[in-house]
Amino acid sequence: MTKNQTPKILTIAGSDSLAGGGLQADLATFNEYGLFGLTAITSIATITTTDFKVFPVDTDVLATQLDSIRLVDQLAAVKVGLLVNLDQVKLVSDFLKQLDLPIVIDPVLAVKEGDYQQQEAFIDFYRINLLPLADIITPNLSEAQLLTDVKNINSREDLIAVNQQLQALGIANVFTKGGQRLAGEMALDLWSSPQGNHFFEKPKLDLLTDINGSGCTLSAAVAAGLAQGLSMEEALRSAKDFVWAAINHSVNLGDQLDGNSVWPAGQRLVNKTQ
Ligand SMILES: Nc1ncnc2c1ncn2[C@@H]1O[C@H](COP(=O)(O)OP(=O)(O)O)[C@@H](O)[C@H]1O
Ligand SMILES: Cc1ncc(COP(=O)(O)O)c(C=O)c1O
Repeated sequence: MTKNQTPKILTIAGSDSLAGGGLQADLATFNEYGLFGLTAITSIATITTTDFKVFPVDTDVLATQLDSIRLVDQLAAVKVGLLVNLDQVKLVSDFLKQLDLPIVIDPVLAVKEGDYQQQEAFIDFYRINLLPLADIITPNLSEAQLLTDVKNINSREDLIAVNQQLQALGIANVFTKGGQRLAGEMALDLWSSPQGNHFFEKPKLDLLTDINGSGCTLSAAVAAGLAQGLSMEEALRSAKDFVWAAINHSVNLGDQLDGNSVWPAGQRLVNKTQ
């Protein structure tokens, strides 16, 4: 039997039982990119109409998962999603420092699925110690506000100010997502690299409901593109198109739950399900 050379990619993330975001979105995205996805689970998030709860995995359980992943040959990229306490941030920082491959960090510090928001002491440590280990970070508007002094983000100039502050921490690439939250007809995001600023825009899909998992899917797609050897610009372009299609084919889980869950496989499979 010939050796299967499918590239391997890791997500360090939480589980979302409703499978809009979290490692479920990451694995679905990795599959669509033709990659073999591995997971190190940090937590289990449960979402109901009234509640967003996060149950952390014990630090030693996360550490053992990372130990087993250290045994894997030729990992092609890593994506980091939800980390829930300082011990996890320290552990993951030590793990990332030993790697020489593309690292994408989605700073999940606040979620639209509930009133979950990290404390200031956590955010300070996370900003200084973890984020500079990334090749690119992908905050949404709420996270950009938590990570910088820019407290009102309403314009292209505000996005530029946010990205400048984050780059000053030693993060080469920052991709801040205006997304649904930023007013206007377009879903507008800003990529800032050492070469300058570049806006990405696509028509805003007219959603009658919230959309769950768009940020996880975008960052997983960026990591997948980098794992395949795309340049940062190519990976971002591909990811922006990919998440747009995943939102366009999002799934409604029922009247008792708010929001649609993105479906990374939707574009490929939709004709088969109709
Ligand atoms: N209604 C929408 N139509 C099209 N693209 C969207 C829409 N909402 C968000 N996006 C895009 O989805 C990606 C994820 O952004 P966002 O939803 O803001 O992330 P998060 O889930 O972290 O809050 C970004 O590229 C954003 O522009
Ligand atoms: C485990 C986990 N990570 C991350 C997120 C953030 O998801 P989104 O892509 O909607 O920002 C969620 C949201 O439900 C989650 O449950």
